[in-house]
Order: sequence, then C-alpha cells, then structure tokens
Amino acid sequence: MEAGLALQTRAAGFGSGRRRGGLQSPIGSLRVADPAGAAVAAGFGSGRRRGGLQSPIGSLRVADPAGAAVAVRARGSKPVAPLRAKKSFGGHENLHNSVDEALLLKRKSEEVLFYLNGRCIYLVGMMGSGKSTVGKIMSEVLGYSFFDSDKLVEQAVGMPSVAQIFKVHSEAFFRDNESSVLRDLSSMQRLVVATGGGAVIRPVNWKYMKKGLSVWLDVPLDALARRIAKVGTASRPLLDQPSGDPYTMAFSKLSMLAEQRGDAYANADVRVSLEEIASKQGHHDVSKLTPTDIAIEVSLPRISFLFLRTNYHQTAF
Ligand SMILES: Nc1ncnc2c1ncn2[C@@H]1O[C@H](COP(=O)(O)OP(=O)(O)O)[C@@H](O)[C@H]1O
Ligand SMILES: O=C(O)C1=C[C@@H](OP(=O)(O)O)[C@@H](O)[C@H](O)C1
Repeated sequence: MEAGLALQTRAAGFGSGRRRGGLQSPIGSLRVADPAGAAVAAGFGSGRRRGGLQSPIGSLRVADPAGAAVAVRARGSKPVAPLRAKKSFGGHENLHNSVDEALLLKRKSEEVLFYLNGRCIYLVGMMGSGKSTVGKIMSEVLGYSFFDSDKLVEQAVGMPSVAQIFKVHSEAFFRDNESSVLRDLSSMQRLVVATGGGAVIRPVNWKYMKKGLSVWLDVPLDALARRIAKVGTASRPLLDQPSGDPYTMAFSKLSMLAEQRGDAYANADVRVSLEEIASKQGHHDVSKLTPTDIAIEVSLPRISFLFLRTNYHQTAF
C-alpha cells in the first residue's frame, strides 16, 4: 500500500496571513508550501512526493493557498463526514446527538478560530481518550488539517504500525521519531494534532506543543479501559497482553501508566474533563457523551480568553 497523505483544499475564509515559499524546520524535514491556490498531494516516508525537502524521517508538504484551509486524510480513505457517524459511540448512533448540537459546535468553533489566529491545537491524553476521534471533528469544523502523530511516525519510519516499531526497534526509537514529528508539525499552522498518549513525558515535546494550544482530554480510567477492551489492544503495544480479560488488563496497565505520568498531562493549557461535562449535563455518565459533546467543550469560547491574557494557567472546563 502506498504510504502518504492526500490533501484537499476547502475554502474556509480563515487565515492568519499568507506564507510564501514555505517554512522550513531546523532540519529541513518539513516544508509548508503556498503554491497560490494549488492543491497538492503530500508524501510522507516512502510515499510519492512532489517537492518539499526530505529528512531521514520523511517529508511533509501542505498546501496553504491564500486563506483556504486544507483537509487531510489518509490516501484511499474517505474524508471525515462532519454530520454523520460511521460508528456507534457508547450507544449513540451519531457523533452528534442532534443537528442542533452540530450547529452549536460549528458556532463555537467559529468564535474560537478568531482567537486561535492560526495556532495549532494539540490534543493530549491517555490512550483511548478520543484524541483522534475528537481531533477529526475539530479539524473539520475549524477548517484545519488533521494529523495523527502516531500515523506520521509510522509513515516516517516506513512501518505499518506503532506496534511493529516497538517490536522491531524499541520504545525509545519510537519516542525519538515522535519528537521529530512534533518538532516538524510545530512549525506549521492550522493543524489539529492527535498526539500519542505518551508524548507528554518528554519535556522537549512540550516546547513544540506550546507553540499552539494544548488540550488534555481527561477521561476516567474505567471508561478508557472499556473503550480499549472493545477495540482490542493489538494496536497499542504498551497495553497488549498475551492473555487475560482485556478490560482488567487494560485497566491495570492504564492505571500504572497514569501513575508514572503523574502530572505530565496537566501541562496542557486546557483540561477538558469528561466527568465534569457529564456532571454539567446532569447524568454523571461519561459513556453517554458523544465525541461532539467533547469537541464543543474543546471549542468553547472560554478557551479564547486564554489568548487574551499574556500569562495564562491551565483552565479546567
Ligand atoms: N466519546 C466517545 N464515546 C465512546 N467511544 C469513544 C468516544 N471517543 C472515542 N471513542 C472510541 O474509543 C476508541 C479510542 O478513540 P481514539 O480517538 O482512537 O483515542 P486516542 O486517539 O486518544 O487513542 C475508539 O474506538 C473510538 O471509537
Ligand atoms: O500512551 C502511550 O505511551 C502510547 C500511546 C499510543 O497512542 P494513542 O494515545 O493514540 O493510543 C502510541 O503513541 C503508543 O502506543 C504509545
């Protein structure tokens, strides 16, 4: 299968200024091109490339045509549909409970766009916290590009899964590449990035993520273990166990990791607590929250106030 990312331009009427000639990361591994209106295909790792510079970990090129936003999707996959779900979430048939909810999300995200002023959003949180799911919705409504840092590492290394990278190389090798990917992404604008759950443990990654807005999806361990048990642990090497009840194994490993990671997630600019959202909704059951409920919290204009202050501290919503 061809590795690579296909980029699609969509008019979004939002831009923080026009970049000409592209930005280059310190090691020249990433280039943001502005080919005045042209949509381009981006290659990463061993995939096809048009232009852009290459580093040992690969090359990324994103078209940013004057005020238009780009949507990114894996080559061959379908674009993310903003208003319809392909899966059921905690018994919900839809990502959104209603059209009203979808419209609310759209309105909130438009307000936040102004304050973001092109800055990237980095979603952090434990494995299974919904970074990819919520991130795709956020990117869709913001007119931002979505990147999953795990996928970028896979493409850069030229391996089909994080599990294989851990097995053939090591966790340290994966972490080095994860940092390189985050460094490269940090020189770009208008991205929603779903980071790997362990990205928070390296201080240097915070240096990169602090160039944008970091948002911690704080999900109770029990809910995480349920979600992971449902989809299996094969794609998450730190949780993969040869035997045992998947929920119990996932819960115990996640608890250990949460302990080890201590306050690392709390470095994020914003904490979105599912327990608090559920309690606000009056049912106290986080499994009833749709990804859109959560994306609305990420988009709340309250976040925008962070950018009005020169010194801000983490805010829990
Ligand atoms: N709000 C939610 N309710 C129920 N299941 C969810 C929710 N958000 C994500 N999921 C499911 O949980 C699993 C992990 O989500 P994912 O977005 O891949 O997490 P992450 O990127 O943080 O590892 C997926 O199977 C996804 O469909
Ligand atoms: O928590 C972690 O250390 C990891 C989380 C994974 O990403 P997700 O959070 O997307 O599952 C992936 O980066 C790797 O398996 C390690």
